[in-house]
Amino acid sequence: MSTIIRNGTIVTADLTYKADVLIENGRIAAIGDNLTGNTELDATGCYVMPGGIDPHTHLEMPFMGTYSTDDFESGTRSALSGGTTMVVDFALPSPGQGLLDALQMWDNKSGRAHCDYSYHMAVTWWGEQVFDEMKAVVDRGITSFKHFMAYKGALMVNDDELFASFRRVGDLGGIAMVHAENGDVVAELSARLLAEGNTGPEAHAYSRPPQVEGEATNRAIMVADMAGVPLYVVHVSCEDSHEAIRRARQQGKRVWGEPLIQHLTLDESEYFNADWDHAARRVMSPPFRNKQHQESLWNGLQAGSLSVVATDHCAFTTEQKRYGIGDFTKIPNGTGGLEDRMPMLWTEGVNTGRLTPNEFVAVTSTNIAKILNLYPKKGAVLVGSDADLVVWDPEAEKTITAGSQQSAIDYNVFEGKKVKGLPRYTITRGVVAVTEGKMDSREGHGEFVAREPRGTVNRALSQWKELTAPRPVERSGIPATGV
Ligand SMILES: NC(=O)NCCC(=O)O
Ligand SMILES: [Zn+2]
Ligand SMILES: [Zn+2]
Repeated sequence: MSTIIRNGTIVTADLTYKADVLIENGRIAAIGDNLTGNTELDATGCYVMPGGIDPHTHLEMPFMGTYSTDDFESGTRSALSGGTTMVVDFALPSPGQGLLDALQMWDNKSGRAHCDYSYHMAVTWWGEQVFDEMKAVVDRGITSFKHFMAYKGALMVNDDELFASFRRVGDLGGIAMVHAENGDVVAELSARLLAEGNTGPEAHAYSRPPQVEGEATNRAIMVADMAGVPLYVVHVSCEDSHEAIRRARQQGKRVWGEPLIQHLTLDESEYFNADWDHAARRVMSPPFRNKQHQESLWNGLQAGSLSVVATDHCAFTTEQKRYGIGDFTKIPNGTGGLEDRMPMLWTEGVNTGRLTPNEFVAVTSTNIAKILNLYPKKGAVLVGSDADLVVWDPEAEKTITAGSQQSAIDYNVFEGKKVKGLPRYTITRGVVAVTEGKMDSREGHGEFVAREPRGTVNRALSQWKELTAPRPVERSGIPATGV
């Protein structure tokens, strides 16, 4: 069984050219002219691009006394609907729970996925068991480890734990990841706001000013540098955090920053809406920021100081959000976006001239494939790559509305936004899952994608750290060790 994508323009992170694509056995078998196959997909007027990779999702995650509502079934269906063909979810041990135990839980859930997926592992506590099991996790092909510097009393790790874990990740050839917010300060500010009668969703934003993010990002960067590990900063929402990442990259540090489509396109005014539900549905950490911070994020994508656009898809229903009526700290943190990331970024990024189509591919797919050592299996249009592709119609339009979304929740934070640029076809390992908005995806089609440790950036960093490691000064007549 073979499929030809005919008459399209291939757009990758570095090239734009006209050619047809032949798909066989789930992979790209040939790229060129005059190819033949059993079935044909017409890509006239469309771009043929690597399917999106969303490296930041929380599907059916136990969090803040409940579970995020989109699971691997509805979450990955949403992904495909919007042109995303792979997600990377966070396996999240509860404090005290073993990493392998958590992994088993995630394996039990992910069998329902409609598209391919991988995991990051969260380090939510520290001890000998965690240290030991990290090796087994890497052997399973999970090479990125997330640390929460916020959520005090729940998921947060302290600096000594951060440093110990970062060193272990570095030794294992993995990547350290951080949710960078100063959890101690957030806890203090939250308690004070509540005591002063600030109980509504807007107080969530007051409790997490940009400084808490800037400080934590800078701290994580410095700790990672001392530990000798590459660092990936998730959900960068503001200039304070972006500035720390920009500076570090200019200093040659191996740091990447990930803004979310929500922070790029929605702002803090959402929290001042008179409707409690409207504001609470948009509560996430870090919160939405003002227009200046948004501009900084767009500039970072253009300049290359920020590398990846993700969603942090963690969707709660209105009913779940209402757990926090009377106390904003109990509103489950998280928003959706899996289905809308690609169309929203194309509309607000490419259609405005802020991003080229090639830059769009880079920040939605290829960059993260390289960072996570998935490239060129994923994130590429090359012979031998998985046929995870999106045939993108730049003229197709729709208005986003919860009524027609794949997500299982009852609202959409992008409700009413008009987008121009949508998938004509989304193809997951050679199988057409979406045709002009019509779903034909299959539960259980998705496969786990294992990743190798010690990618090129790890090897370069290790080499440099070895070369510049502290060494004893040789002094004649004085032994290095005491007598
Ligand atoms: N971001 C958020 O508010 N919820 C999901 C968990 C996290 O990434 O912090
Ligand atoms: Zn986070
Ligand atoms: Zn997250």
